[in-house]
Amino acid sequence: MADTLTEINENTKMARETALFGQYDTSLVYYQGVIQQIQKYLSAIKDPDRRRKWMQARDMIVSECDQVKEICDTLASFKSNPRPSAYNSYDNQEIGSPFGDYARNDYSRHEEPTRDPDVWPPPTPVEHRPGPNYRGGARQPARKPEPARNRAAPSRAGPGDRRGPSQPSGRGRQPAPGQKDNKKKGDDGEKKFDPTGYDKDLVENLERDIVQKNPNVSWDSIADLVEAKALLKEAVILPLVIPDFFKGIRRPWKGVLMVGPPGTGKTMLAKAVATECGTTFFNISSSTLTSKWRGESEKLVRVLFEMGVLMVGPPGTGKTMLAKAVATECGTTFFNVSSSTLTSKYHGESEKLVRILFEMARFYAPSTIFIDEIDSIGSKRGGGQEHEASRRVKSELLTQMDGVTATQSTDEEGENKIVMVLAATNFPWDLDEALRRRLEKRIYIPLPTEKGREDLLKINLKGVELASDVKLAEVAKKLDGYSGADITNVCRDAAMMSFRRRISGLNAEQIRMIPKEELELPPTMEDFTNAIKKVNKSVSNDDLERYKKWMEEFGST
Ligand SMILES: Nc1ncnc2c1ncn2[C@@H]1O[C@H](COP(=O)(O)OP(=O)(O)OP(=O)(O)O)[C@@H](O)[C@H]1O
Repeated sequence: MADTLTEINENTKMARETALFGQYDTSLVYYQGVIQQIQKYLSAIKDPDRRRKWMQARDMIVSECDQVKEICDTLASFKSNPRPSAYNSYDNQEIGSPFGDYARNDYSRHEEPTRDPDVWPPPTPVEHRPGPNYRGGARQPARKPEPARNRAAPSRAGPGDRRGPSQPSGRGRQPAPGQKDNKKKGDDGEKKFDPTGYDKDLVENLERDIVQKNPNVSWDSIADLVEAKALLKEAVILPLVIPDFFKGIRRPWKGVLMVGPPGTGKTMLAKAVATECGTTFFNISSSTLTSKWRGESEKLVRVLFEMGVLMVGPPGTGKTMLAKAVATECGTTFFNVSSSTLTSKYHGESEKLVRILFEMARFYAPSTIFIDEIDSIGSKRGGGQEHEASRRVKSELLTQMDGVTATQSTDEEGENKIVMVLAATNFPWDLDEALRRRLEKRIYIPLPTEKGREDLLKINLKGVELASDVKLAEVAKKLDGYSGADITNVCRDAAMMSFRRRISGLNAEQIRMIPKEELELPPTMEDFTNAIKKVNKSVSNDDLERYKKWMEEFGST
């Protein structure tokens, strides 16, 4: 444990130091390593308060990492095309791939992966989408071309992506009945929430940090999990695409719970769902709803439910990725409400924020809300230690879950106001019974199969030159029992071996002087073997047994 903390500490130091010295790609590798280490550390912490604090620390590091990524994206766009046009990057390259982060020095040059037609049929072009209410295309964020943060999101021009520089965004809905018309056109002609009457800075911050983030995760970037993808398609995506079919006995599920060991792709799946659906996506971790938000949390929950879709599920298995992939695929506005956004930046402004979020959510509906780590907000009620505010949040959550079906209605303009709930948890046995009942669909997100592990290796090592003796099929065999996140760690570690040897004992300034070729020696089979020895499995057999038992009793796929 002490070793892990020392490593987290040292890697954080290196991440910051290398960023300060302009070694952004190296810094990114360190940041990603720290995030994974914290994530792993988190899965071993049982005490909820301690877990919450570490979640906040992780969110802070993620936000720093995002800033470095932005710089990398901007630099990459300069390199790939000298013309300072934001749209060049849309046309020519994919920026912001979640896997690009791990492919050192190549994070901005991936090809668009091909979609597996067995898993996911090619989407109908937006103009032929069935149902009158699907607005994926109309809502395409011809997001502000600048700054880089906003450019990164829509750059994946996949088959389901209907964004484009020439395609104006259609955040052009009319307000819901009785709703204030908050629309106004931004500089780029895009419909924008009008902050008149609100705290302008707060609205702008929310637009920047929450509304205009696109998860940008495609299904193809998620290895394995074929069944989970198909189930999510049926449970979450199809009701949005053909709402008329999903009525009466076929009404959409109130909520979908992804259950599974940490690091298996649950979050990724959630992001993929959000990407696919074209709904506004709110990515909210349960720690957002607790801690400093005590007292305000239940209001926030109410607001979020009115705004969109909630995904609930376990850690490390791809929930966030799923959510992002859905949002990316559908080209919807992605509301990313991270804990750090709400706790640090807007601390003290909670009430105003809730009010504004509420208005914005209605404005941008339909929306997707992904609640990660639902267990920390939705754990069993009535314990002696339970905080009054937590109890109220939970009650509000239950009430809102009941209201989900009622929200599947059309407004006066015939627009469908579908609310989907998507959640994830690593601790399903801690979930409140009433909440579990409301999360009608409960999907298990398993550890990867041997084939899945090989795919994961390929995804993670995309753009990384390997030594000729490296046989990924053999590496995959040795990784039995490893989660997707563990495999990412092994790849990073193997890819860093020669680099570490080279920089050992040098300070940041000396490192900066090393020629690039010397830093980029291809990892060998021995590097992989050593990395596997170093990186332990994060999921024990006992844990797996516990998930199996829980799914046998409560699973619903
Ligand atoms: N099926 C997968 N395909 C590709 N990458 C994966 C997959 N599963 C896990 N990963 C890797 O592991 C990382 C963690 O995945 P993700 O956050 O989606 O897991 P999770 O189940 O949501 O975990 P947690 O509950 O801890 O948040 C991803 O960023 C990715 O690098």
